[in-house]
Amino acid sequence: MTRNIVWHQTSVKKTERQKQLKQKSCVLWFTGLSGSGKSTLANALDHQLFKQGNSSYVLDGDNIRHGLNKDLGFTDADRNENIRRIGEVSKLFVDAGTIVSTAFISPFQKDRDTVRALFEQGEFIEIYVNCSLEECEKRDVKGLYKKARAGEISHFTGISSPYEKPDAPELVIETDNLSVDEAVQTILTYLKEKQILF
Ligand SMILES: Nc1ncnc2c1ncn2[C@@H]1O[C@H](COP(=O)(O)OS(=O)(=O)O)[C@@H](OP(=O)(O)O)[C@H]1O
Ligand SMILES: Nc1ncnc2c1ncn2[C@@H]1O[C@H](COP(=O)(O)OP(=O)(O)O)[C@@H](O)[C@H]1O
Repeated sequence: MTRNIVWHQTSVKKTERQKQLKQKSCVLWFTGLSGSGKSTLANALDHQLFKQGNSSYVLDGDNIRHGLNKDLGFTDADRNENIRRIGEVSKLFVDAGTIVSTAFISPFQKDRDTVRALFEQGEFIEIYVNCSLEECEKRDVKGLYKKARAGEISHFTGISSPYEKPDAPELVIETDNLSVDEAVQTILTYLKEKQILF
């Protein structure tokens, strides 16, 4: 409901913030199965950007579900709402001039496309963290796959809930084959090519 609500123009523009921060802002939208490497890569990249003096921040599924989205579970409808909210929060970060990395499974193409539509051309960078279910299950970082196989967790992505691979991601990172450092370099190169970093 947006009745009786009028948009208030801010006096400092996004472009002015970007100029002060000496970078373009964007969202790096990491998507992939649980255990594929989203958090690891988002954090490694954030660390590198921080060291370089860039303004960067990570929004991570597990953490956001402790606070902002603690009312949401893992039904399709709850995942839709989870991603919708994170899309809106990411937009605020981008408006603030920051490079924001999000680490959410975000299993549905439609939800990712809806978030993409919130942004200007080039601001939404979808990164498919591609790792086989077999390898994710072998890693089983949090023991959740074991529980899902035992029927102790319902709607588990890849087991009892779908994961739709991105149709046309800006980047694909194969964490089966690439080291964390190589992946970070690949993303940094992309950001330089697109003149987000200079
Ligand atoms: N049913 C089920 N399915 C998938 N994942 C589950 C589930 N239950 C709990 N978890 C843990 O929650 C993390 C995924 O949360 P997300 O917010 O990224 O999910 S989603 O984007 O809304 O699909 C996910 O974190 P990651 O492993 O970092 O992806 C899991 O640790
Ligand atoms: N190339 C790689 N990139 C990212 N993670 C990797 C890679 N190789 C192995 N891993 C390991 O895989 C696990 C990925 O876990 P995590 O980052 O929490 O995944 P997700 O956030 O997608 O659930 C970590 O234990 C990490 O050390």
